[in-house]
Amino acid sequence: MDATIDPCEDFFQFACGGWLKKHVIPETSSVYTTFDILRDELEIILKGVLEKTVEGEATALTKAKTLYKSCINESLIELRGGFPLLDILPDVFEWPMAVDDWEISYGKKWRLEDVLSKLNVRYGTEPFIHFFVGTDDRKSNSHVIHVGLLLFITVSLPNVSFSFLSVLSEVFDWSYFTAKIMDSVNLTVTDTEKVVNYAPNYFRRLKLVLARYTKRSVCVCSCLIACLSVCVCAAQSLQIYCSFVSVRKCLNLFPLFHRDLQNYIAWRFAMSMVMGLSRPYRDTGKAFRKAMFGTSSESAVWRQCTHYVNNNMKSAMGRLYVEEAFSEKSKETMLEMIKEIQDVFISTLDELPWMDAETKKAAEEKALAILKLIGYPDYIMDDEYLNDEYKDLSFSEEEYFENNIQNLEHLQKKRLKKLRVRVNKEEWISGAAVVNAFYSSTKNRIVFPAGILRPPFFSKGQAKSLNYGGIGMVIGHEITHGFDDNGRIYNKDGDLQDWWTLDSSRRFLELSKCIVEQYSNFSWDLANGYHLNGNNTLGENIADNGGIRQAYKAYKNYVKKHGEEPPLPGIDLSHDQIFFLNFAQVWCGKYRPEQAVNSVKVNVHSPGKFRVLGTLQNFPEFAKAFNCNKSSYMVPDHICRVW
Ligand SMILES: O=C(O)CCC(=O)N[C@@H](CC(=O)O)Cc1ccc(-c2cccc(Cl)c2)cc1
Ligand SMILES: [Zn+2]
Repeated sequence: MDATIDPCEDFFQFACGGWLKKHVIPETSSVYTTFDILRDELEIILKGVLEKTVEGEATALTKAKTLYKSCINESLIELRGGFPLLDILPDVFEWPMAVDDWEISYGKKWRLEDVLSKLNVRYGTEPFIHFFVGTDDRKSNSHVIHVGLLLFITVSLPNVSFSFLSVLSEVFDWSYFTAKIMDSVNLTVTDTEKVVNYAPNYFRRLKLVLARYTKRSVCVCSCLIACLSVCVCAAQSLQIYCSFVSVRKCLNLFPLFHRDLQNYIAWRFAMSMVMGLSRPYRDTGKAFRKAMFGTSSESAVWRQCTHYVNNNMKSAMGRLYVEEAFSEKSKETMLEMIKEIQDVFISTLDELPWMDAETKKAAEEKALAILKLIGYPDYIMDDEYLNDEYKDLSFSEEEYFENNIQNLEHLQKKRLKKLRVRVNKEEWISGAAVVNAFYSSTKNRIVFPAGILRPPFFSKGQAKSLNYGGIGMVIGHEITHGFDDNGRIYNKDGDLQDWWTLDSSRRFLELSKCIVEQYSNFSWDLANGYHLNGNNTLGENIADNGGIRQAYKAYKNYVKKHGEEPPLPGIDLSHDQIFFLNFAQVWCGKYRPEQAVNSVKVNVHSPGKFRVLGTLQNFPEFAKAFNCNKSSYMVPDHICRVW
């Protein structure tokens, strides 16, 4: 911290000033916060367990270690160059600009539906169309096919059946495409199959694009030549202006060919696969990464590989991590804290003047119904179960690229198979070796993986003011997600169903607007002065603002029940102040300008600094704890509050 800064003028600088002076962003990172340091420390633990040979361990664990070895086998990966990718390009209709006779050998039988379905199932790559099986927002115990784009989701639309999926019709055969994908997992789909379209506007525009691409054929070329010659002779006889228009019109008619689409598709496929190839191939993305994130070098290979194995074998890595670094006792303490904070959320409902009794009752029922997952799922401790999850995978230490292909197909098929299976509300979506926490609206569930149950968030041995300002805040944040602008439209069972009275809904939207404006007013010097996007970050800001209030109240309740804690040595701050200090220091960190610009555009979370400032400005208990007077920056004239 930097005690020379007035906490009432800039609490982020007060809490993090010392940290900022002592840390430099590594060349391999685009952002570097306490959060990222926790993730780096976790990866070191994973490296340690992956390098250990253990006789007689479950085969799943050995497979994880084999996969890791194949990934760090740099000399062999360098030796193989780009061949692993070149060898599979024919399987995805090749790369037209890289072969001479594409029209003859591929163009004739090429169909967009064939190449997109193949890329989806075999390689988990989805240019143009994101097609996936997910929980049905309206019937959260069932799965349903969704189509859309990865960035924006419009949940409110009704499910339609395929035959009515008007988007892309004429230029794209949905039934054929879907049948090809679902056939890969032996599932049949008819035209009456339900589908959720998450991006109607996108598909409307995509249709216009695809409509312009035709098969290259002799007749098209001759018409093109004819058209151009008309333009030329017209040009000779008429004014330049007229000829310009006619040539432009002509060029607009200029037919685009399937090969152009395939070039784009092959490029996107290659982009997603080069990280498994030798350095010259990986370096093709260097300039792009520099421009987007500001990083000038890749992370160490062992880091990339622990990250890769952890993402692709969540259960096996969760097992290795939990055995190495998680203490069971944390579970019961967490359960107590969650119960306390849940009770605070419910008792706080009475304070809210803007919500009517009927809606408060429904909110209470939803809060009480929240499912809690802490640490890790028990099934990963069972060798039999664990081995079964990976039974179809067999890795080789010499074939990292092929191992990855296996993982891509295995993961995609595992998800597609769920279409006819009920949603398992007990199944963990996140791994245990993850420094994060989650709320699921269709499961009405909060999840705290083992990876986040460590200092500064949590430790059995550390002061309660640190635990409540750390993990207590995260617990409140996750609970409040069930009541943010998106979570609130799901009922206690996780179904999309409006349980609000019109009046309370209106009041909620009014109060949310205050938060939108408050965070939109923040301009971020690191991002060339860009303002935050108060709409994209609204859900996270509502969750942060609810979380801080609930966590602090829970801490005060704790003190009321068990008495003040003994002061911490060497810090002349009260525990109330320490609560806020630990809360803020979670977000001590630095961003590269490129990443700052990128995150303002796409991150649903506000930058750490504004998460701290925004929440504390809205929370008078903070001003009280630091005796701030009215005119200080941390005490605005008007505060925003929803929960
Ligand atoms: O992945 C990232 O970089 C975002 C991390 C991220 O926010 N994860 C959240 C996952 C989610 O949104 O439910 C979980 C979470 C983590 C930290 C805090 C927190 C702690 C202290 C002070 C403040 Cl203002 C916020 C609140 C929630
Ligand atoms: Zn959140």
